[in-house]
Amino acid sequence: MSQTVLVEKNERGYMKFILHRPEKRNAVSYQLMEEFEAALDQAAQDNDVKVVVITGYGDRAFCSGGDLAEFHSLYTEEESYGMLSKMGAILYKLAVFKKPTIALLNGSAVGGGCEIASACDFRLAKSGVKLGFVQASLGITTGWGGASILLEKIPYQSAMKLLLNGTIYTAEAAKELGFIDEVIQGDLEEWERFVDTILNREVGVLMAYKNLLINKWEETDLKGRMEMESRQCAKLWETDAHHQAVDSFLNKTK
Ligand SMILES: CCC(=O)SCCNC(=O)CCNC(=O)[C@H](O)C(C)(C)COP(=O)(O)OP(=O)(O)OC[C@H]1O[C@@H](n2cnc3c(N)ncnc32)[C@H](O)[C@@H]1OP(=O)(O)O
Repeated sequence: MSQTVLVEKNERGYMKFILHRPEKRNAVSYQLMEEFEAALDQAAQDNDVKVVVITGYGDRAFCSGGDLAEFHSLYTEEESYGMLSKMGAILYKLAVFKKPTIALLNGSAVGGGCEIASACDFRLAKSGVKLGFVQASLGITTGWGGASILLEKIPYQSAMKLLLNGTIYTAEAAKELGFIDEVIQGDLEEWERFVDTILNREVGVLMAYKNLLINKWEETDLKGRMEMESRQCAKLWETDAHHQAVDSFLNKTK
């Protein structure tokens, strides 16, 4: 079985996780969850790593969310809650990761792909990339805690617009809403400029600032709110509206 998360360590002081399921537009499977969590643990333990960067393999997708085919067999609230809370716990771990994190949107970021991006401290996107919290159009909500995290990061009206509409935005439009921090024109490798100064700082300084956020989120029980979000999503997961929406994606004719 091929690796679904490639890990690359850069001598400048960052570690890149590359979501690697191009034939599924880098959708999140159970295997990817396991490898993603292991990569986070590896980065946490490596004292040379100052920043973690998450991106997708290829130029089509950052991440297309949960693997709709693999998770389609989850039918009831309890079955889906197991999967949702598992990835939710990993996204909490990412949100409270002790060093700065960056989502580098090389291609489409849809559904859970936007939840992963939300859990990072910064979101950079290649010009023209399409992204959206499409869960509402599938009869569910974000289920990995992404809305609770998003509400911590961008203005309430922008977050509600992205979540309630459930539609696709360009990177440029998402920047207007505050979801994207920087749109990269031309070569995607230009993203490195964004972290040039941060990489020159002492890791202790980076971790101290991150700790301020983590303390706040612990005090305001972000973890509990994310678990509640998974529970709410699981209730909607078992509705006909959701199963029909997934059926029509999986059976769409090309
Ligand atoms: C856990 C809750 C959630 O995450 S809910 C949100 C789930 N995700 C989605 O609804 C997104 C579904 N995917 C898409 O909208 C498109 O594939 C996007 C990402 C925009 C990419 O479009 P495009 O580059 O044209 O590729 P495509 O649609 O032809 O797909 C190529 C092959 O990949 C597959 N794929 C794509 N996304 C998923 C997914 N999330 N789960 C499982 N499979 C996925 C497609 O079915 C397609 O497969 P095939 O080549 O037809 O066999």
